[in-house]
Amino acid sequence: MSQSSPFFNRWLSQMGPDQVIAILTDLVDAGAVFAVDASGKVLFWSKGAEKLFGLPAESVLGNPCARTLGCEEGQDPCGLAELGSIKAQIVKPKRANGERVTCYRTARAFFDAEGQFAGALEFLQPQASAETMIGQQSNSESFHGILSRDPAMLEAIKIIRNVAETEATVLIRGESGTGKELVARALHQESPRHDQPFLAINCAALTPSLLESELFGHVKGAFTGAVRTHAGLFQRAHGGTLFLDEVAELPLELQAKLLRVLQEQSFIPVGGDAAVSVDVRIIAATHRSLREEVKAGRFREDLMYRLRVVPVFLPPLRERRLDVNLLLWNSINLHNLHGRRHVDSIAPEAMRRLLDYRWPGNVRELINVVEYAFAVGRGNELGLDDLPPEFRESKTVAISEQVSPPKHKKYQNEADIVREALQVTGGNLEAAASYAGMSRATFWRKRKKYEIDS
Ligand SMILES: Nc1ncnc2c1ncn2[C@@H]1O[C@H](COP(=O)(O)OP(=O)(O)OP(=O)(O)O)[C@@H](O)[C@H]1O
Repeated sequence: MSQSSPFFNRWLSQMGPDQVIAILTDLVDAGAVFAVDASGKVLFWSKGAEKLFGLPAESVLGNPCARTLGCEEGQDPCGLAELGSIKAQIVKPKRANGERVTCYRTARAFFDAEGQFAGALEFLQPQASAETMIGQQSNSESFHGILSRDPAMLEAIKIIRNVAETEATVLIRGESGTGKELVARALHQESPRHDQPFLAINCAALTPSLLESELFGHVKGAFTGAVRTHAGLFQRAHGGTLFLDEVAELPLELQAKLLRVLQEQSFIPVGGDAAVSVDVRIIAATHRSLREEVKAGRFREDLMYRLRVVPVFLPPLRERRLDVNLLLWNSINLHNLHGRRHVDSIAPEAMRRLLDYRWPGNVRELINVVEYAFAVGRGNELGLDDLPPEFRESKTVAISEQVSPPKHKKYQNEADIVREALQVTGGNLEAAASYAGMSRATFWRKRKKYEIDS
């Protein structure tokens, strides 16, 4: 069946085929489109090609394409006249500045009535942008900014999609930096409450009394300094969603108050005597197992059941190697758009180290590693030298093996854990907190308490 209307040819001649082809190829912004004649001379060179190779059309048209792209140096044999079509072949054509750029090559040859090669159309897509597109293909997900190709994550995304439109309380479990807040926001955005507020609080970041006042508000004169009535997060999130991060750190006395809100949709502000009714959906997150916390007597069992109506587990990045590549390229492409450096390939050794790494700070750490590479490195290839020191030391693999939380060790005190975590992770607070099995806020408090420098 024809893919154009019977009027297409008439419209094409009215618009002018040149103009239509130019506009069409402009739409393929992330790569180079060009056409060659039977002798391989360039007949058409898109704006994307000018941009990618730094070569204006006037300097290319009429010249042999093999010479233009440096293929005659033996780098990339053409083979199109023999093969007829080529799909996703990895080639490394040369830019005007002599650098080579790794691309996927897709090309189709034309043959005349005698079967002679009559020219071709080619599309070269830089590896960097191609990887982003892979991220959008069907075996991967991009759901409210949550990117993944990992089967366990895809399963989690499926649950999130289904549960979003319900009122169910969701408990997200995952290490620091695995995307718990991102998921909470996605749940809110997909829910009928999306026009109402989404408020978040880290339960580990405040002292118990401040936390109580932040969550439930206080009336004027409730305590010294309470000079005016303050509406808490529950009141401000009315109609919307409240995200309770690090819920396992909630003190027992506040757990009772939270349970009451969940059961009765009402609470009494600090120092008040009248109950306030609210309609708030709770999404909670923790890096700990609430069951273990219940067993240890630190968490109320009834509250655990109320919170984990729908549990969602986000696996650590080290258990989803498929995502390392996807997230790396996503982050690289964001920097490519805005930064002065343009990265289009990752050196094999650098890639190996990135894949072998244990990522104690998970996706947040990966984003920081790419930011580091753009800050310190130069050139189109992201090399080993562009990575933070922990990737370059020969003991990278050994470190990555050690970085799991030190459950097996007997510690004399907490100060030892904090010190060791800082040492092993080279002072990276996020990674150190994860190593020590603490939230960032708890880790920060402990470090201050024991006066340990990073
Ligand atoms: N699957 C993902 N795809 C894209 N970006 C992600 C993904 N997961 C996490 N991120 C990004 O990583 C960073 C950390 O994510 P987020 O704050 O949601 O983690 P978290 O688990 O809530 O961390 P913490 O417990 O330390 O607060 C954010 O910049 C977030 O956008």
